[in-house]
Order: sequence, then structure tokens, then C-alpha cells
Amino acid sequence: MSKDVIIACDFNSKADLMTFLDKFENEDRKPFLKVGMELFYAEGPAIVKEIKARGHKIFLDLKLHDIPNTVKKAMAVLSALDVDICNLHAAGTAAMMEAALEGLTRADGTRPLLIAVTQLTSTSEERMQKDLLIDRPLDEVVMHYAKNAKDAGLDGVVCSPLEAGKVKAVCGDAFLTVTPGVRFADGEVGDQVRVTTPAKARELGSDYIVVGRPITQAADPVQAYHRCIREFLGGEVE
Ligand SMILES: O=c1ccn([C@@H]2O[C@H](COP(=O)(O)O)[C@@H](O)[C@H]2O)c(=O)[nH]1
Repeated sequence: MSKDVIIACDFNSKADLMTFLDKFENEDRKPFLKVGMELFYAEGPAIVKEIKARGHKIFLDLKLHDIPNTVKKAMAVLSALDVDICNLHAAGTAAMMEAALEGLTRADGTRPLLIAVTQLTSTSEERMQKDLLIDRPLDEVVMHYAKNAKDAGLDGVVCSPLEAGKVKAVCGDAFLTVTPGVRFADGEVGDQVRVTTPAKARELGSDYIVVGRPITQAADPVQAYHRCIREFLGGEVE
């Protein structure tokens, strides 16, 4: 998979999503889209099939986290949706991650990519230590979870772009870093904490940046998407 910008389609209805996607109708490249809990809970699996039929790649960001048997069975259901990337919440126990991989793998041996969240990009080191009682430096926790995910056979992790280079140093260059927490230099940060710009994310080695509100809430979403592409991919636009 090559580097790309993934648009987080955090809408609560198909109508709002379609109004947004229609703005991209005349684009040569079909944006890679992220479907998260809000849209999936509102519209169900049908929305994934509809987006797929329009030719977009999909990162289905449902952040599963449960006992291994439940995760395995849920992943088998998601696998049938034929998305490109699925995820687990925390890169937790090896048993859960291995069960997820088993559930995702189809009879013919194919499966979507599977990644796991390390620490949410809205979490600061201080909040992680105080609220979650994880008494370690945040970078160390992210690297530990990334290593666990790699050892369990996952394809990559969700982390901040600020951590992408370090994750690659620990887990290897082929291990994917999918990175939300992206803001334009002149943009609002909102509830995100570990943020940087698309250009810096590129410099730090992110494979995919996940960008929601800076595009979806922009006065001109297509222009904001092009800005992300320019800053993140530079001259490497396919
Ligand atoms: O650690 C994480 C994991 C997932 N996300 C998701 O990415 C987008 C970011 O949206 P913005 O509007 O650009 O903040 C959103 O859908 C989150 O659920 C994340 O931000 N951090």
C-alpha cells in the first residue's frame, strides 16, 4: 500500500455523507475514506457497501476490544464487508489480536489489513498517567503496544504522526503507521492532543494520515483535501 490521506467521514447520516462525497465527484483520485462508529452505528453495514460501490478504499475504524472469541466472530462478520483496513482498540493481549486475525482471514486466505490503536491521539502523557494509571512515558507505552501488535502478526498501528518514525525504528519500515492527530499549521486543534501538520507527518514517516474536521468542516472541503495531499504527498501524487 502506498502513502495516502484518509478522510475521516464522521457524519451521522448517509444524507450528510453523500452531500460531502458529491463535492468530490469531479476529482480524478477517489479519496480513501474512514468510516467510524458514528456513521456505522447510524447506517449499519449497508453504508460500507455503498461507499465501496462508489470506488473508495475504506478504513473501518470500529476499534474492537473484547474477549478473543467475541472479537474473532465480530471480525469474521466485518471481513465479509471487504474493507481495506480494520482495527482493534488497544494493542492488548496477544490472544485477542491473534483471534482477530483468525476471524478476519477468509476461506481463500485473504483478509483486510489489521491495525491496533496504541494510545488515542487525544490522550496526553499526564492524562494517561493520572486517568489510566499507566505510570510510564507515553512514547514507551506506544512503542510497547506497537511491538505487541507486531509480535501478534498485525500489519501496523494507529498512533500520532509524532510517534511514526519511532514505531518504524522499533517495528520495521514495513509496519504501517496510520496517524490521526493531523492539523494544518493555521488550524484549530480541538480535542486532539498529540498533533502535527501533514508536512511534518510526511517528514516523520507516517504511511497514512487520517484527517477529519480540517477537511469535513472546511469552507471548501475539496481545497482542504488538496492541501493535505500537497503537504503530505508532495510530488508523489499518483
Ligand atoms: O487515536 C486515535 C484514533 C482514531 N482517531 C479518529 O481519527 C479521526 C480524527 O478526526 P479529526 O476530526 O481530524 O480529529 C476521528 O474519526 C477519530 O475517531 C483519532 O482521532 N485518534
